[in-house]
Amino acid sequence: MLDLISVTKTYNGRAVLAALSHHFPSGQFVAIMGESGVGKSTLLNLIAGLDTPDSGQVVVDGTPVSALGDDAATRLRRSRMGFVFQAFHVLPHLTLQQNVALPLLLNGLDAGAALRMLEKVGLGGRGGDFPRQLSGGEMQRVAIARALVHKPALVLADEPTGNLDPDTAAGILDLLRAEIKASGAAAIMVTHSHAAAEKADKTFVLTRSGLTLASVVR
Ligand SMILES: Nc1ncnc2c1ncn2[C@@H]1O[C@H](COP(=O)(O)OP(=O)(O)OP(=O)(O)O)[C@@H](O)[C@H]1O
Repeated sequence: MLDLISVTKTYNGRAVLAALSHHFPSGQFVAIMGESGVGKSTLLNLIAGLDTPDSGQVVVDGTPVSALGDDAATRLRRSRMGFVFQAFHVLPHLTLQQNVALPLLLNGLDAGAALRMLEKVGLGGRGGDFPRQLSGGEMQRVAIARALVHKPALVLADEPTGNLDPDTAAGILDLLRAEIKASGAAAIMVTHSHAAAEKADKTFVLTRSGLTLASVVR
C-alpha cells in the first residue's frame, strides 16, 4: 500500500532520514517509536505529501507522492488518507456532524455517513454539539471519526492519545484499531507510549539507521 524507497531528508546539512526504505502493507496497524528528534514527524509529513524528500520516493497505492504537484498531492491526501494529527484538529466553529462530514463533502461523497460514523465512535445523538462541549477523549473520538469516515486506504496518526488518561487512551486506541481492521486500511501511528504501541500489530523503532522491528504483538 505504502512504499518508502530510499527516502532521504536533510535539515541544515544533517540527514534526519537517510535512504530509508520500507513497505507498509494494507490491513496492518504499525506503531513507530523512537527518540525525540529522530524524525518520526518528518516521516509522517513526507508520507502525507506535506513535505518532500530530498531524494527517494514515497509511493502510495502506486502513486509517487513526491512527484505530484501541490494540487494533486492535496487530492490524493483528501481521498486516500485519513489523519489523526494535532495540526488537523477538529474545527471549533463546526458542529461534530459538520466536522465529520468534511472529508465526505471534499470528496463529493454523500454526507450521510457522518452521523453513522459518530454513532460508531459512541457519539450518536451528539452531532449538533460543538467541539467546546466535549471532553478530551470525546474530541479524539471525533478526530478518529473524521479521519476514517471516507474510508481512506492509509491512516496516519501522530500521538492520537497524547493528552488522555490511560483508560480513555486504551478505549480510543481499541476503537481506532477496530475501525482500521474493519476497513482494511494500512495505518501508521507515531507514539512515545508503549501502551499505545501494544495496540498495533507491529512496532518499529526509528533510529539513525532506519526502521527496526521492535515487537510483533499480533
Ligand atoms: N522544518 C524544519 N526545519 C529544520 N529542522 C527541522 C524541521 N523539521 C524538523 N526538523 C529537525 O528534524 C529533526 C527531526 O524532527 P521530528 O519532528 O521529525 O522528530 P520527532 O522524532 O517527531 O521528534 P518528537 O518525538 O520530539 O516529536 C529534529 O532535529 C528537528 O529539529
